Amino acid sequence: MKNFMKTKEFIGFCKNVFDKLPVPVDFLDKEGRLVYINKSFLEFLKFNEDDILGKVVTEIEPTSKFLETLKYKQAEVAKRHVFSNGKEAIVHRIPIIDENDELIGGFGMILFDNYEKLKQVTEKIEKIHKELSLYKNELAKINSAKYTLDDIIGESKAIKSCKSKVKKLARVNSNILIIGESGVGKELFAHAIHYESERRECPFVSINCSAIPENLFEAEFFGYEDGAFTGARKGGNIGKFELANGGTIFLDEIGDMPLYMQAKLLRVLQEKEIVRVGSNKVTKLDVRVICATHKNLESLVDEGKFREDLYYRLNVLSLDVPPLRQRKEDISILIDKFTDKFYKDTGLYREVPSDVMNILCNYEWPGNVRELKNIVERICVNAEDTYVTVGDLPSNILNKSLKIERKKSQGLKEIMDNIEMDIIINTLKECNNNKSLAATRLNIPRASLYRKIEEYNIEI
Ligand SMILES: Nc1ncnc2c1ncn2[C@@H]1O[C@H](COP(=O)(O)OP(=O)(O)OP(=O)(O)O)[C@@H](O)[C@H]1O
Repeated sequence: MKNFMKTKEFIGFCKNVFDKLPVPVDFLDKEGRLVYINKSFLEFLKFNEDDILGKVVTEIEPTSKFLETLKYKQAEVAKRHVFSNGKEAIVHRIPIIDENDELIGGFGMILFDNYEKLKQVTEKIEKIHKELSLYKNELAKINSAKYTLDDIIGESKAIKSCKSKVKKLARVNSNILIIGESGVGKELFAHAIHYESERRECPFVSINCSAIPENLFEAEFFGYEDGAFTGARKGGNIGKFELANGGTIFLDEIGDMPLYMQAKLLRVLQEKEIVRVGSNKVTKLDVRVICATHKNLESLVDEGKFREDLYYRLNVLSLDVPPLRQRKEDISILIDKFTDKFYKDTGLYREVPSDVMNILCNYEWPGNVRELKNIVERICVNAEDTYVTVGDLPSNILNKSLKIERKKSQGLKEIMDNIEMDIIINTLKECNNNKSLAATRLNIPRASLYRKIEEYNIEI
């Protein structure tokens, strides 16, 4: 065994295996004498084999550290070495040791024959690494919870009870179904649950199931590999589940998910793993799922449009966000918040006086907080001055409010007056508050119109 390195069999084996290898390789005996060197190494050193075979390595390369490697029987991996021909390289120096821990020789190899090139590659990798962490940070910022419980405005019992339920829901990891009419703040609550949970530092990824074309569902949810389908982005794409890994995924409008996709989602929830389209690599998932819908999922189950098994899996915990008409006391607080926001965004200060506030508080708000937010922004823009007026309100809200008032009023005269006022307000609006034009349209003298405007206290 001791002289194995010098045997014909070993040298023959080396020639067969390493001569064709484009990587510089050599072998030394235990005294550090060169017993084999392949063509690639000779080319690198610019030596003739006959001139160096049998010589001690330091006679060939005075700066070589191989003798120390052999002496201490200690492998040196990926070390930088400057050869006597001036070339810098990254080398391995490995002592070969038998089963009795006896040194029998050494194996040398050049990993990178151009140190400068390696440096450039390393620098490039470092740069890419830095850029990658920058993008990762950006991505994390985009995919993070943007709203906390403090952003959910309202002092009503109903909203307070929802907020305290959020704290309980955040403590556990079970799936949650948030139900409530459109615009009540379901997404806001989903953000707040994530933010209250231990996952707050991890991604929060939101996806609207009603906005995805049916053929792209799988790719959006689970990602895809390069060339997975026609039109697929080069290099593939990460799916929302993978993006949310460690954090929370919010599936909005879950009632709009097609049945075939429901089956796939169910499997992911059961297996807790995904496979990208066009790949067979399995990725383990640790994602909390929060869903929301304004549809009645139980009816959809009855109609065969939503899988019952998926419904039960998603509806482990639930949160019911009440409509605005059931928490009217929140309306004025929300209006104040939205006018404040308008001021911060535009520098225009607006106040909503009590007559306008009354109309807004009595409206039914079918579009809930989203509708309220839009209307407040609209009346703030429409207002000529600090104070918003009844005339700044959209006619549908005004008409509904007048109808409610009319219902409340007692006598025929009041009813007639309300109708008259209603007609005058609408005509004035249609005529851009041009009183002469409005009087002509109503076919009454201008003076009568002025009198009625004063009588009904109509603000122009
Ligand atoms: N309690 C609240 N306080 C402050 N803003 C709110 C509140 N509730 C809702 N909003 C605002 O109303 C708008 C609609 O909210 P959100 O998108 O969360 O409703 P949603 O129930 O998810 O609606 P959809 O069913 O249409 O998806 C958003 O601009 C949100 O910021």
